[in-house]
Amino acid sequence: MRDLPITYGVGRAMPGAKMLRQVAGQMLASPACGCWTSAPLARFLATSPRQIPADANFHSGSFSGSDQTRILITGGLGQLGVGLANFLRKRFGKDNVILSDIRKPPDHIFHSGPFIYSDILDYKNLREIVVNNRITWLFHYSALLSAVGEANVPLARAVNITGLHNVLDVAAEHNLRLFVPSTIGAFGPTSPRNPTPDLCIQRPRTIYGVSKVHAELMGEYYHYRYGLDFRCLRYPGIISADSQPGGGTTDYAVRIFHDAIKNGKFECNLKSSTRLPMMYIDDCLRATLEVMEAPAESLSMRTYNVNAMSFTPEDLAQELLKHIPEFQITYNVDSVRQAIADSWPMNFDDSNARKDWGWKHDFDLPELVTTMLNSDTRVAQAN
Ligand SMILES: NC(=O)c1ccc[n+]([C@@H]2O[C@H](COP(=O)([O-])OP(=O)(O)OC[C@H]3O[C@@H](n4cnc5c(N)ncnc54)[C@H](O)[C@@H]3O)[C@@H](O)[C@H]2O)c1
Ligand SMILES: C[C@@H](O)[C@H](N)C(=O)O
Repeated sequence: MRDLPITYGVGRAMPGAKMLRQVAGQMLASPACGCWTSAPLARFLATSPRQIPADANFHSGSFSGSDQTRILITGGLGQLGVGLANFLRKRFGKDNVILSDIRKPPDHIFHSGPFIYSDILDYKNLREIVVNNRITWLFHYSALLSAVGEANVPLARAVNITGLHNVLDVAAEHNLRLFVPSTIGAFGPTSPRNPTPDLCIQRPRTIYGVSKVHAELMGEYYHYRYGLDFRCLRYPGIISADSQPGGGTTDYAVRIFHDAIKNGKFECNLKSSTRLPMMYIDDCLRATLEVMEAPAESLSMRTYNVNAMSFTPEDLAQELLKHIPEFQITYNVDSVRQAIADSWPMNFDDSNARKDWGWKHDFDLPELVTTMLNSDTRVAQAN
């Protein structure tokens, strides 16, 4: 799948030198706030396959006639999306949060609030949904995670990179506040791993990581270049009771609970000593809403590390043994996942999030294990 070339005027390719001169002119004329005006952007993108009229103001979507926050979640049927929808519906009202995916929702999700088909690779479909539903905030959760991404690189590239381009353009055109999650996987073997700060070398070696660094940079570029209200958190591995992980490297930390409750034993696909940053889903969803509601002036950056705890499979097994004395863990290492985990942060430095917008996690390892085991009905149902 390829992006169409950017064109200028009606269906006419903008010569490279002319385009560069125009962009350079806009840069020189930009205000000191570092946030460039939107009108030149309209001209620039008017030319894009997105079919924006040449004289349109890029932020024309802002006259929706209502201050009501109207939310779209893409890729909402994965591990995190349904929980996010439930969480946001408590805050903004059931009908103001639309869950979307390319998969068919189970009955209980379909009946719990608005659900719509949306393929992020279909730009016109995405735009139609945003316009018809007067969307103001977009949470972009569609992705192929680290392990499944390595198994299907062309699809991961399409969904994680081309899909992101569609989302960025629709968000910029319609003045949306846009949340895109990044990940510990956006770092690589040459990054400092213990701890990993917000700003350091990022040379990931998975298509997932590469696409997430691209998302961080493109989102920040759209923010500084076009004024897009882009907000991004780098999540650690997320642990949830009532939803299954979608094919990542940290999946073991969810599956261990399911297997411990069902069978009293677990075969782990990472080495016992593999330390990774992790977070319980309630903390993850709260961090996501908090950064979206943070006043713009409190955000010194647009992409933040967030963290809660850091543990190895052995640490987690020891904590489980306190509750299930007969629990047994064995190891059968998956070389692909192990190589990925060995290149990721062991501890995550999230001091900027804590300083700028007051991030504070609630769940450490003991609370995580107690809460997951107390949710055993939900864990069993998710099997
Ligand atoms: N779960 C974690 O531990 C974790 C950690 C860090 C970051 N994240 C990020 O959070 C987001 C959500 O993660 P998740 O665990 O729920 O992922 P997931 O893999 O469980 O779900 C992703 C969803 O995207 C959908 N999707 C795939 N192709 C699509 C397309 N063309 N159009 C629309 N939807 C499509 C899938 O159907 C799936 O439901 C992702 O961006 C992920 O990178 C997750
Ligand atoms: C860490 C995160 O991005 C995801 N759970 C993965 O392992 O791929």
